[in-house]
Amino acid sequence: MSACTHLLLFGATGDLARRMLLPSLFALDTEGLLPQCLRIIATARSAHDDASFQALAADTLPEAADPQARSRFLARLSYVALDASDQQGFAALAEAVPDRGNLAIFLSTAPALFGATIAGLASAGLAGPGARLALEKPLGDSLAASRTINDAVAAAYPEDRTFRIDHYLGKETVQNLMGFRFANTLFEPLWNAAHIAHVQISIGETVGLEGRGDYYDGMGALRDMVQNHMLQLVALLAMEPPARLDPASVRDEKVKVLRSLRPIDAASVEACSVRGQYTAGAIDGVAVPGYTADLGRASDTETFVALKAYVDNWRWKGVPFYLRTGKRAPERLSEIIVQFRAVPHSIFGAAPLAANKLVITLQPDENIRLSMMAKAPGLDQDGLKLRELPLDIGLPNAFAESRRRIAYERLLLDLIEGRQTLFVRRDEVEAQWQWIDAIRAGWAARGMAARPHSAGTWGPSAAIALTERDDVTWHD
Ligand SMILES: NC(=O)C1=CN([C@@H]2O[C@H](COP(=O)(O)OP(=O)(O)OC[C@H]3O[C@@H](n4cnc5c(N)ncnc54)[C@H](OP(=O)(O)O)[C@@H]3O)[C@@H](O)[C@H]2O)C=CC1
Ligand SMILES: O=C1O[C@H](COP(=O)(O)O)[C@@H](O)[C@H](O)[C@H]1O
Repeated sequence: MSACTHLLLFGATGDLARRMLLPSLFALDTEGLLPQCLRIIATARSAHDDASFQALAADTLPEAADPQARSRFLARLSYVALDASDQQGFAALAEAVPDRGNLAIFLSTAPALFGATIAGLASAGLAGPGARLALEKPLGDSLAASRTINDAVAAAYPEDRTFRIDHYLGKETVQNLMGFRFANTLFEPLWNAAHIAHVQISIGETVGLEGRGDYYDGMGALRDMVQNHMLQLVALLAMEPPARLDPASVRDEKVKVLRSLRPIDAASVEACSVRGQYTAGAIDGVAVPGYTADLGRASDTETFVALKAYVDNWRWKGVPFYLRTGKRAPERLSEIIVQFRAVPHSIFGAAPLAANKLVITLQPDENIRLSMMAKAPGLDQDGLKLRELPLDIGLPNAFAESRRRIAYERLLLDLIEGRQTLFVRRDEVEAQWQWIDAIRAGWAARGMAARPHSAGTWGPSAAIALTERDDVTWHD
Protein backbone atom coordinates (compact mmCIF):
# COMPACT_ATOMS: atom_id res chain seq x y z
CA MET A 1 0.00 0.00 0.00
CA SER A 2 1.26 3.49 -0.71
CA ALA A 3 1.16 6.29 1.86
CA CYS A 4 -2.08 8.20 1.75
CA THR A 5 -2.52 11.80 0.76
CA HIS A 6 -5.79 12.36 2.63
CA LEU A 7 -6.88 11.44 6.12
CA LEU A 8 -10.57 11.77 6.86
CA LEU A 9 -11.13 12.04 10.60
CA PHE A 10 -14.69 11.40 11.85
CA GLY A 11 -15.47 12.49 15.40
CA ALA A 12 -12.82 15.20 15.10
CA THR A 13 -14.37 17.38 17.81
CA GLY A 14 -14.64 14.52 20.32
CA ASP A 15 -12.67 13.62 23.42
CA LEU A 16 -10.49 10.97 21.77
CA ALA A 17 -9.59 13.25 18.87
CA ARG A 18 -8.68 16.11 21.20
CA ARG A 19 -6.71 14.10 23.74
CA MET A 20 -5.04 11.53 21.51
CA LEU A 21 -5.52 11.76 17.76
CA LEU A 22 -4.74 15.40 16.99
CA PRO A 23 -1.75 15.51 19.38
CA SER A 24 -0.45 12.24 17.84
CA LEU A 25 -0.75 13.56 14.30
CA PHE A 26 1.03 16.72 15.40
CA ALA A 27 3.85 14.72 16.98
CA LEU A 28 4.27 12.71 13.78
CA ASP A 29 4.31 15.90 11.73
CA THR A 30 6.90 17.50 14.00
CA GLU A 31 9.20 14.54 13.43
CA GLY A 32 8.71 14.76 9.67
CA LEU A 33 6.90 11.41 9.58
CA LEU A 34 3.72 12.48 7.81
CA PRO A 35 3.72 12.50 4.00
CA GLN A 36 4.40 16.08 2.97
CA CYS A 37 1.25 16.26 0.89
CA LEU A 38 -1.06 14.80 3.58
CA ARG A 39 -4.27 16.77 4.09
CA ILE A 40 -6.40 16.05 7.15
CA ILE A 41 -10.11 16.56 6.64
CA ALA A 42 -11.83 16.71 9.99
CA THR A 43 -15.54 16.08 10.29
CA ALA A 44 -18.20 16.03 13.02
CA ARG A 45 -21.66 17.45 13.53
CA SER A 46 -20.68 20.77 15.13
CA ALA A 47 -20.66 23.86 12.97
CA HIS A 48 -17.07 24.93 12.25
CA ASP A 49 -15.19 26.41 9.35
CA ASP A 50 -11.55 25.61 8.69
CA ALA A 51 -10.34 28.50 10.85
CA SER A 52 -12.47 27.71 13.89
CA PHE A 53 -11.60 24.02 13.72
CA GLN A 54 -7.91 24.89 13.43
CA ALA A 55 -8.35 27.01 16.58
CA LEU A 56 -9.95 24.03 18.34
CA ALA A 57 -7.09 21.79 17.17
CA ALA A 58 -4.48 24.35 18.26
CA ASP A 59 -5.78 24.07 21.84
CA THR A 60 -5.02 20.34 21.82
CA LEU A 61 -1.32 20.80 21.00
CA PRO A 62 1.43 21.09 23.61
CA GLU A 63 1.86 24.65 24.82
CA ALA A 64 5.61 24.50 24.34
CA ALA A 65 5.30 23.39 20.72
CA ASP A 66 7.49 25.12 18.16
CA PRO A 67 5.29 27.84 16.55
CA GLN A 68 6.45 26.95 13.05
CA ALA A 69 5.66 23.27 13.54
CA ARG A 70 2.30 24.26 14.96
CA SER A 71 1.37 26.47 11.96
CA ARG A 72 2.59 23.85 9.49
CA PHE A 73 0.40 21.22 11.15
CA LEU A 74 -2.68 23.43 11.44
CA ALA A 75 -2.39 24.33 7.74
CA ARG A 76 -2.96 20.65 6.91
CA LEU A 77 -6.40 20.72 8.56
CA SER A 78 -9.73 21.54 6.99
CA TYR A 79 -13.23 20.87 8.30
CA VAL A 80 -16.51 19.67 6.83
CA ALA A 81 -19.59 19.62 9.09
CA LEU A 82 -21.64 16.48 8.60
CA ASP A 83 -24.32 14.52 10.41
CA ALA A 84 -23.14 11.03 9.59
CA SER A 85 -26.60 9.57 10.16
CA ASP A 86 -27.85 11.63 7.21
CA GLN A 87 -26.69 10.35 3.82
CA GLN A 88 -27.19 13.76 2.17
CA GLY A 89 -24.00 15.35 3.46
CA PHE A 90 -21.53 12.78 2.13
CA ALA A 91 -21.36 14.23 -1.40
CA ALA A 92 -20.04 17.50 0.02
CA LEU A 93 -17.54 15.57 2.12
CA ALA A 94 -16.35 13.69 -0.97
CA GLU A 95 -15.70 17.00 -2.74
CA ALA A 96 -13.15 17.79 -0.05
CA VAL A 97 -11.20 14.64 -0.99
CA PRO A 98 -9.80 15.12 -4.49
CA ASP A 99 -7.48 12.07 -4.27
CA ARG A 100 -9.66 9.09 -3.36
CA GLY A 101 -7.02 6.64 -4.47
CA ASN A 102 -4.86 7.29 -1.39
CA LEU A 103 -7.31 7.83 1.41
CA ALA A 104 -7.30 6.79 5.07
CA ILE A 105 -10.51 7.15 7.07
CA PHE A 106 -10.62 7.04 10.87
CA LEU A 107 -13.98 6.55 12.61
CA SER A 108 -13.62 8.03 16.09
CA THR A 109 -17.37 7.98 16.66
CA ALA A 110 -19.81 5.77 18.52
CA PRO A 111 -20.25 2.35 16.84
CA ALA A 112 -23.98 3.06 16.43
CA LEU A 113 -22.91 5.45 13.65
CA PHE A 114 -20.61 3.03 11.84
CA GLY A 115 -23.32 1.49 9.60
CA ALA A 116 -24.68 4.82 8.35
CA THR A 117 -21.20 6.28 7.99
CA ILE A 118 -19.94 3.38 5.91
CA ALA A 119 -23.02 3.45 3.70
CA GLY A 120 -22.55 7.20 3.20
CA LEU A 121 -18.86 6.79 2.41
CA ALA A 122 -19.55 4.03 -0.10
CA SER A 123 -22.33 5.96 -1.84
CA ALA A 124 -20.06 9.01 -2.15
CA GLY A 125 -17.25 7.02 -3.76
CA LEU A 126 -15.02 7.03 -0.69
CA ALA A 127 -14.69 3.25 -0.41
CA GLY A 128 -12.84 2.55 -3.64
CA PRO A 129 -9.67 0.43 -3.95
CA GLY A 130 -7.35 3.12 -2.53
CA ALA A 131 -9.42 3.78 0.61
CA ARG A 132 -8.70 2.15 3.97
CA LEU A 133 -10.89 2.36 7.05
CA ALA A 134 -9.87 2.44 10.73
CA LEU A 135 -12.44 1.81 13.48
CA GLU A 136 -12.22 2.65 17.15
CA LYS A 137 -13.42 0.25 19.78
CA PRO A 138 -15.89 -0.88 20.95
CA LEU A 139 -16.49 -3.14 17.97
CA GLY A 140 -19.88 -4.17 19.28
CA ASP A 141 -20.87 -5.38 22.73
CA SER A 142 -21.31 -9.06 21.85
CA LEU A 143 -20.36 -11.52 19.13
CA ALA A 144 -23.64 -10.87 17.31
CA ALA A 145 -23.22 -7.08 17.40
CA SER A 146 -19.60 -7.38 16.37
CA ARG A 147 -20.59 -9.54 13.39
CA THR A 148 -23.16 -6.94 12.34
CA ILE A 149 -20.49 -4.22 12.39
CA ASN A 150 -17.98 -6.45 10.62
CA ASP A 151 -20.54 -7.32 7.93
CA ALA A 152 -21.32 -3.63 7.37
CA VAL A 153 -17.60 -2.89 7.09
CA ALA A 154 -16.95 -5.84 4.79
CA ALA A 155 -19.71 -4.72 2.43
CA ALA A 156 -17.61 -1.66 1.56
CA TYR A 157 -14.02 -2.31 2.71
CA PRO A 158 -12.29 -5.68 2.30
CA GLU A 159 -10.36 -7.05 5.26
CA ASP A 160 -6.99 -5.99 3.83
CA ARG A 161 -8.18 -2.38 3.96
CA THR A 162 -9.82 -2.58 7.39
CA PHE A 163 -7.83 -1.41 10.42
CA ARG A 164 -9.45 -2.27 13.77
CA ILE A 165 -7.85 -0.31 16.56
CA ASP A 166 -6.75 -1.76 19.89
CA HIS A 167 -4.62 1.05 21.23
CA TYR A 168 -2.66 -1.34 23.47
CA LEU A 169 -1.01 -2.69 20.32
CA GLY A 170 0.40 0.79 19.72
CA LYS A 171 2.18 0.85 23.10
CA GLU A 172 5.95 0.39 22.87
CA THR A 173 6.14 -2.25 25.60
CA VAL A 174 3.34 -4.27 24.10
CA GLN A 175 5.23 -4.41 20.81
CA ASN A 176 8.30 -5.20 22.87
CA LEU A 177 6.65 -8.46 23.92
CA MET A 178 7.38 -9.68 20.41
CA GLY A 179 10.89 -8.21 20.47
CA PHE A 180 11.61 -9.79 23.82
CA ARG A 181 10.25 -13.20 22.91
CA PHE A 182 11.45 -13.54 19.34
CA ALA A 183 14.69 -11.53 19.17
CA ASN A 184 16.32 -13.48 22.02
CA THR A 185 17.15 -17.17 22.22
CA LEU A 186 17.15 -17.21 25.99
CA PHE A 187 13.47 -17.43 26.84
CA GLU A 188 11.77 -19.24 23.98
CA PRO A 189 12.96 -22.74 25.03
CA LEU A 190 11.49 -22.07 28.50
CA TRP A 191 8.30 -20.44 27.27
CA ASN A 192 5.92 -23.35 27.89
CA ALA A 193 4.12 -25.42 30.50
CA ALA A 194 7.25 -27.39 31.38
CA HIS A 195 8.93 -24.27 32.76
CA ILE A 196 6.20 -21.72 33.44
CA ALA A 197 3.88 -22.27 36.40
CA HIS A 198 1.46 -19.43 35.74
CA VAL A 199 1.06 -16.00 34.15
CA GLN A 200 -0.57 -12.93 35.71
CA ILE A 201 -1.79 -9.85 33.89
CA SER A 202 -2.97 -6.89 35.98
CA ILE A 203 -4.27 -3.60 34.64
CA GLY A 204 -5.24 -1.17 37.36
CA GLU A 205 -6.57 2.33 36.78
CA THR A 206 -7.00 4.93 39.49
CA VAL A 207 -9.53 6.87 37.42
CA GLY A 208 -13.27 6.30 37.61
CA LEU A 209 -15.77 7.10 34.90
CA GLU A 210 -14.15 10.20 33.41
CA GLY A 211 -17.39 11.47 31.94
CA ARG A 212 -17.99 8.21 30.01
CA GLY A 213 -20.55 6.84 32.49
CA ASP A 214 -23.26 5.84 30.02
CA TYR A 215 -20.84 3.99 27.79
CA TYR A 216 -19.03 2.30 30.69
CA ASP A 217 -22.14 1.28 32.58
CA GLY A 218 -23.37 -0.48 29.46
CA MET A 219 -20.10 -2.38 29.09
CA GLY A 220 -18.38 -3.06 32.42
CA ALA A 221 -14.77 -4.07 32.97
CA LEU A 222 -15.05 -7.42 31.19
CA ARG A 223 -16.10 -5.91 27.88
CA ASP A 224 -14.28 -2.59 28.25
CA MET A 225 -10.82 -4.02 29.01
CA VAL A 226 -10.66 -7.83 28.91
CA GLN A 227 -12.40 -8.40 25.56
CA ASN A 228 -9.81 -6.32 23.76
CA HIS A 229 -6.62 -5.18 25.50
CA MET A 230 -6.14 -8.06 27.94
CA LEU A 231 -6.92 -10.78 25.41
CA GLN A 232 -4.50 -9.19 22.96
CA LEU A 233 -1.84 -9.35 25.67
CA VAL A 234 -2.66 -13.03 26.28
CA ALA A 235 -2.40 -13.68 22.54
CA LEU A 236 0.99 -11.96 22.22
CA LEU A 237 2.34 -13.78 25.26
CA ALA A 238 1.05 -17.21 24.32
CA MET A 239 1.36 -17.31 20.53
CA GLU A 240 3.79 -19.48 18.60
CA PRO A 241 6.66 -17.66 16.88
CA PRO A 242 5.24 -16.22 13.65
CA ALA A 243 7.27 -16.96 10.51
CA ARG A 244 7.53 -13.25 9.72
CA LEU A 245 6.41 -9.93 11.15
CA ASP A 246 3.83 -9.45 8.42
CA PRO A 247 0.13 -8.98 9.24
CA ALA A 248 -1.00 -12.44 8.17
CA SER A 249 1.75 -14.35 10.01
CA VAL A 250 1.34 -12.48 13.30
CA ARG A 251 -2.44 -12.45 13.29
CA ASP A 252 -2.67 -16.12 12.26
CA GLU A 253 -0.70 -17.01 15.38
CA LYS A 254 -2.69 -14.71 17.67
CA VAL A 255 -6.03 -16.04 16.51
CA LYS A 256 -4.95 -19.63 17.22
CA VAL A 257 -4.40 -18.64 20.85
CA LEU A 258 -7.74 -16.85 21.08
CA ARG A 259 -9.51 -19.89 19.68
CA SER A 260 -7.69 -22.14 22.17
CA LEU A 261 -8.98 -20.26 25.20
CA ARG A 262 -10.92 -22.73 27.33
CA PRO A 263 -14.51 -21.48 27.57
CA ILE A 264 -15.50 -20.18 31.00
CA ASP A 265 -19.18 -21.07 31.09
CA ALA A 266 -21.99 -21.65 33.58
CA ALA A 267 -20.20 -24.75 34.90
CA SER A 268 -16.89 -22.99 35.65
CA VAL A 269 -17.76 -19.32 35.97
CA GLU A 270 -17.97 -19.29 39.77
CA ALA A 271 -14.59 -20.97 40.15
CA CYS A 272 -12.88 -18.98 37.41
CA SER A 273 -14.24 -15.44 37.62
CA VAL A 274 -14.92 -12.65 40.09
CA ARG A 275 -17.04 -9.56 39.47
CA GLY A 276 -16.50 -6.51 41.65
CA GLN A 277 -17.73 -2.96 41.93
CA TYR A 278 -15.91 -0.21 43.83
CA THR A 279 -17.59 1.55 46.71
CA ALA A 280 -16.39 4.75 48.41
CA GLY A 281 -12.76 4.55 49.48
CA ALA A 282 -9.44 6.32 49.20
CA ILE A 283 -6.60 6.33 46.71
CA ASP A 284 -3.28 7.75 47.85
CA GLY A 285 -5.05 9.16 50.89
CA VAL A 286 -7.64 11.02 48.81
CA ALA A 287 -11.28 10.04 49.38
CA VAL A 288 -13.19 8.99 46.26
CA PRO A 289 -16.91 8.21 45.90
CA GLY A 290 -18.26 4.80 44.99
CA TYR A 291 -19.29 3.75 41.50
CA THR A 292 -23.01 4.31 41.84
CA ALA A 293 -22.38 7.77 43.30
CA ASP A 294 -20.05 8.50 40.34
CA LEU A 295 -22.69 7.21 37.96
CA GLY A 296 -25.65 8.83 39.65
CA ARG A 297 -27.81 5.74 39.73
CA ALA A 298 -27.95 2.17 40.99
CA SER A 299 -26.08 -0.36 38.87
CA ASP A 300 -24.75 -3.91 38.98
CA THR A 301 -22.09 -3.25 36.32
CA GLU A 302 -18.69 -4.70 37.26
CA THR A 303 -15.88 -2.16 37.54
CA PHE A 304 -13.44 -4.92 38.48
CA VAL A 305 -13.03 -8.38 37.07
CA ALA A 306 -10.63 -11.21 37.82
CA LEU A 307 -10.40 -14.37 35.73
CA LYS A 308 -8.53 -17.62 35.65
CA ALA A 309 -8.07 -18.61 32.01
CA TYR A 310 -6.40 -21.51 30.23
CA VAL A 311 -5.00 -21.73 26.73
CA ASP A 312 -5.78 -25.33 25.83
CA ASN A 313 -2.91 -26.33 23.58
CA TRP A 314 0.34 -28.30 23.88
CA ARG A 315 2.49 -25.35 24.87
CA TRP A 316 0.26 -24.08 27.67
CA LYS A 317 -1.38 -27.21 29.01
CA GLY A 318 -2.44 -26.65 32.61
CA VAL A 319 -0.87 -23.18 32.94
CA PRO A 320 -3.32 -20.70 34.47
CA PHE A 321 -3.40 -17.17 33.10
CA TYR A 322 -4.76 -14.97 35.90
CA LEU A 323 -6.20 -11.68 34.65
CA ARG A 324 -7.52 -8.78 36.69
CA THR A 325 -8.47 -5.23 35.85
CA GLY A 326 -10.38 -2.51 37.62
CA LYS A 327 -11.19 1.16 37.89
CA ARG A 328 -10.26 3.00 41.12
CA ALA A 329 -7.46 0.53 41.79
CA PRO A 330 -4.74 1.49 44.30
CA GLU A 331 -2.37 2.50 41.47
CA ARG A 332 -2.18 2.96 37.74
CA LEU A 333 -0.33 -0.15 36.71
CA SER A 334 -0.24 -2.52 33.75
CA GLU A 335 1.97 -5.46 34.50
CA ILE A 336 2.61 -8.99 33.29
CA ILE A 337 4.16 -11.60 35.57
CA VAL A 338 5.57 -14.79 34.11
CA GLN A 339 6.18 -17.12 37.03
CA PHE A 340 8.69 -19.85 36.25
CA ARG A 341 8.68 -23.20 38.03
CA ALA A 342 10.94 -23.86 41.01
CA VAL A 343 14.26 -25.69 40.55
CA PRO A 344 13.58 -29.44 40.53
CA HIS A 345 15.94 -30.13 43.47
CA SER A 346 17.51 -27.77 45.96
CA ILE A 347 21.07 -28.29 47.18
CA PHE A 348 20.64 -25.52 49.72
CA GLY A 349 18.91 -27.48 52.45
CA ALA A 350 15.85 -25.88 53.97
CA ALA A 351 16.73 -22.37 52.70
CA PRO A 352 13.76 -21.00 50.79
CA LEU A 353 14.36 -20.65 47.04
CA ALA A 354 12.09 -18.26 45.18
CA ALA A 355 11.37 -19.44 41.66
CA ASN A 356 12.41 -17.09 38.85
CA LYS A 357 9.87 -14.53 37.84
CA LEU A 358 9.74 -12.21 34.86
CA VAL A 359 8.05 -8.87 35.55
CA ILE A 360 7.08 -6.92 32.45
CA THR A 361 5.76 -3.47 33.34
CA LEU A 362 3.81 -1.71 30.59
CA GLN A 363 2.64 1.33 32.59
CA PRO A 364 3.34 3.76 34.15
CA ASP A 365 7.01 2.91 33.54
CA GLU A 366 8.14 0.52 30.86
CA ASN A 367 10.56 -2.09 32.06
CA ILE A 368 11.42 -5.77 32.16
CA ARG A 369 12.93 -7.40 35.24
CA LEU A 370 13.83 -10.99 35.95
CA SER A 371 14.01 -12.00 39.58
CA MET A 372 16.89 -14.38 40.25
CA MET A 373 18.41 -16.05 43.27
CA ALA A 374 21.96 -14.96 44.11
CA LYS A 375 24.39 -15.55 46.94
CA ALA A 376 24.42 -12.80 49.53
CA PRO A 377 28.01 -11.77 50.38
CA GLY A 378 29.32 -13.18 53.67
CA LEU A 379 31.26 -16.01 55.31
CA ASP A 380 28.32 -18.03 56.52
CA GLN A 381 29.31 -21.41 57.89
CA ASP A 382 25.97 -23.10 57.60
CA GLY A 383 25.80 -22.99 53.80
CA LEU A 384 25.21 -20.26 51.25
CA LYS A 385 22.83 -17.45 52.13
CA LEU A 386 20.71 -16.68 49.08
CA ARG A 387 18.70 -13.64 48.17
CA GLU A 388 16.20 -12.85 45.45
CA LEU A 389 17.54 -10.03 43.23
CA PRO A 390 16.22 -8.36 40.12
CA LEU A 391 18.11 -8.61 36.85
CA ASP A 392 16.92 -5.33 35.44
CA ILE A 393 16.94 -4.70 31.72
CA GLY A 394 16.84 -0.95 32.52
CA LEU A 395 14.61 0.08 29.61
CA PRO A 396 14.00 3.61 30.98
CA ASN A 397 17.76 4.28 31.14
CA ALA A 398 18.69 2.53 27.93
CA PHE A 399 16.20 4.63 25.99
CA ALA A 400 16.26 7.72 28.20
CA GLU A 401 16.70 9.99 25.21
CA SER A 402 13.60 8.61 23.45
CA ARG A 403 10.37 10.50 23.77
CA ARG A 404 7.47 8.52 25.23
CA ARG A 405 4.95 8.30 22.47
CA ILE A 406 1.19 8.19 22.56
CA ALA A 407 0.14 4.72 21.34
CA TYR A 408 -1.95 6.34 18.61
CA GLU A 409 1.18 7.78 16.95
CA ARG A 410 2.29 4.30 15.92
CA LEU A 411 -1.23 3.30 14.88
CA LEU A 412 -1.97 6.46 12.88
CA LEU A 413 1.35 6.21 11.07
CA ASP A 414 0.70 2.55 10.24
CA LEU A 415 -2.76 3.43 8.99
CA ILE A 416 -1.41 6.23 6.81
CA GLU A 417 1.37 4.02 5.46
CA GLY A 418 -0.85 0.93 5.14
CA ARG A 419 0.71 -1.53 7.63
CA GLN A 420 -1.82 -3.86 9.26
CA THR A 421 0.26 -5.94 11.70
CA LEU A 422 -0.78 -3.91 14.76
CA PHE A 423 -4.49 -3.92 13.91
CA VAL A 424 -6.97 -6.58 14.95
CA ARG A 425 -8.34 -8.91 12.28
CA ARG A 426 -12.01 -9.87 12.10
CA ASP A 427 -11.45 -13.46 13.19
CA GLU A 428 -9.50 -12.25 16.25
CA VAL A 429 -12.16 -9.83 17.41
CA GLU A 430 -14.87 -12.43 16.91
CA ALA A 431 -12.94 -15.12 18.80
CA GLN A 432 -12.51 -12.58 21.62
CA TRP A 433 -16.23 -11.87 21.71
CA GLN A 434 -17.14 -15.55 21.65
CA TRP A 435 -15.08 -16.17 24.79
CA ILE A 436 -16.46 -13.09 26.54
CA ASP A 437 -20.09 -13.87 25.66
CA ALA A 438 -19.78 -17.28 27.33
CA ILE A 439 -18.56 -15.68 30.55
CA ARG A 440 -21.43 -13.21 30.54
CA ALA A 441 -23.93 -15.98 29.86
CA GLY A 442 -22.39 -17.89 32.79
CA TRP A 443 -22.74 -14.87 35.06
CA ALA A 444 -26.39 -14.54 34.07
CA ALA A 445 -27.07 -18.26 34.53
CA ARG A 446 -25.49 -18.23 38.01
CA GLY A 447 -26.95 -14.85 38.98
CA MET A 448 -23.47 -13.59 39.86
CA ALA A 449 -23.78 -10.04 41.19
CA ALA A 450 -20.85 -7.64 41.38
CA ARG A 451 -19.26 -7.86 44.86
CA PRO A 452 -18.55 -4.54 46.55
CA HIS A 453 -14.97 -3.57 47.37
CA SER A 454 -13.49 -0.30 48.57
CA ALA A 455 -12.02 2.02 45.97
CA GLY A 456 -8.25 1.88 46.30
CA THR A 457 -8.13 -1.92 46.59
CA TRP A 458 -7.50 -4.64 44.01
CA GLY A 459 -11.06 -5.94 43.98
CA PRO A 460 -13.12 -7.97 46.47
CA SER A 461 -11.51 -10.65 48.63
CA ALA A 462 -12.85 -13.29 46.24
CA ALA A 463 -10.23 -12.07 43.76
CA ILE A 464 -7.54 -13.00 46.25
CA ALA A 465 -9.18 -16.35 46.88
CA LEU A 466 -9.23 -17.00 43.12
CA THR A 467 -5.45 -17.37 43.07
CA GLU A 468 -4.88 -18.45 46.68
CA ARG A 469 -6.89 -21.62 45.99
CA ASP A 470 -4.03 -22.54 43.65
CA ASP A 471 -1.34 -21.44 46.13
CA VAL A 472 -0.65 -18.40 44.01
CA THR A 473 -0.45 -14.81 45.25
CA TRP A 474 -1.11 -11.77 43.11
CA HIS A 475 2.08 -9.81 42.55
CA ASP A 476 1.37 -6.58 44.45
N1 LIG B 1 -12.37 8.99 24.69
C1 LIG B 1 -11.60 7.92 24.89
O1 LIG B 1 -10.65 7.92 25.69
C2 LIG B 1 -11.86 6.67 24.13
C3 LIG B 1 -12.88 6.59 23.21
N2 LIG B 1 -13.07 5.44 22.51
C4 LIG B 1 -14.15 5.34 21.53
O2 LIG B 1 -13.94 6.28 20.49
C5 LIG B 1 -15.19 6.78 20.03
C6 LIG B 1 -15.21 8.30 20.20
O3 LIG B 1 -15.08 8.57 21.57
P1 LIG B 1 -15.06 10.04 22.18
O4 LIG B 1 -14.21 10.94 21.36
O5 LIG B 1 -14.75 9.87 23.61
O6 LIG B 1 -16.58 10.47 22.02
P2 LIG B 1 -17.19 11.94 22.13
O7 LIG B 1 -18.60 11.77 22.52
O8 LIG B 1 -16.32 12.84 22.91
O9 LIG B 1 -17.14 12.45 20.61
C7 LIG B 1 -17.98 11.92 19.63
C8 LIG B 1 -17.65 12.54 18.31
O10 LIG B 1 -18.57 12.03 17.37
C9 LIG B 1 -19.21 13.11 16.73
N3 LIG B 1 -20.59 12.76 16.40
C10 LIG B 1 -21.58 12.40 17.25
N4 LIG B 1 -22.72 12.17 16.56
C11 LIG B 1 -22.42 12.41 15.26
C12 LIG B 1 -23.17 12.35 14.08
N5 LIG B 1 -24.47 12.00 14.06
N6 LIG B 1 -22.55 12.64 12.92
C13 LIG B 1 -21.24 13.00 12.90
N7 LIG B 1 -20.48 13.07 13.98
C14 LIG B 1 -21.06 12.77 15.16
C15 LIG B 1 -19.19 14.23 17.73
O11 LIG B 1 -19.38 15.41 17.01
P3 LIG B 1 -20.01 16.72 17.67
O12 LIG B 1 -19.18 16.95 18.90
O13 LIG B 1 -19.78 17.78 16.68
O14 LIG B 1 -21.42 16.40 17.96
C16 LIG B 1 -17.80 14.05 18.29
O15 LIG B 1 -16.84 14.59 17.42
C17 LIG B 1 -16.27 6.08 20.88
O16 LIG B 1 -16.70 4.92 20.21
C18 LIG B 1 -15.51 5.67 22.13
O17 LIG B 1 -16.08 4.57 22.77
C19 LIG B 1 -12.25 4.36 22.65
C20 LIG B 1 -11.21 4.39 23.54
C21 LIG B 1 -10.95 5.51 24.39
O1 LIG C 1 -9.93 1.29 26.03
C1 LIG C 1 -9.89 1.74 27.16
O2 LIG C 1 -8.69 1.92 27.72
C2 LIG C 1 -8.53 2.84 28.79
C3 LIG C 1 -7.19 2.51 29.43
O3 LIG C 1 -6.16 2.77 28.51
P1 LIG C 1 -4.70 3.11 29.04
O4 LIG C 1 -3.91 3.27 27.79
O5 LIG C 1 -4.82 4.36 29.86
O6 LIG C 1 -4.26 1.94 29.86
C4 LIG C 1 -9.66 2.75 29.79
O7 LIG C 1 -9.54 3.80 30.73
C5 LIG C 1 -10.98 2.86 29.09
O8 LIG C 1 -12.03 2.65 30.03
C6 LIG C 1 -11.09 1.83 27.99
O9 LIG C 1 -12.25 2.09 27.22
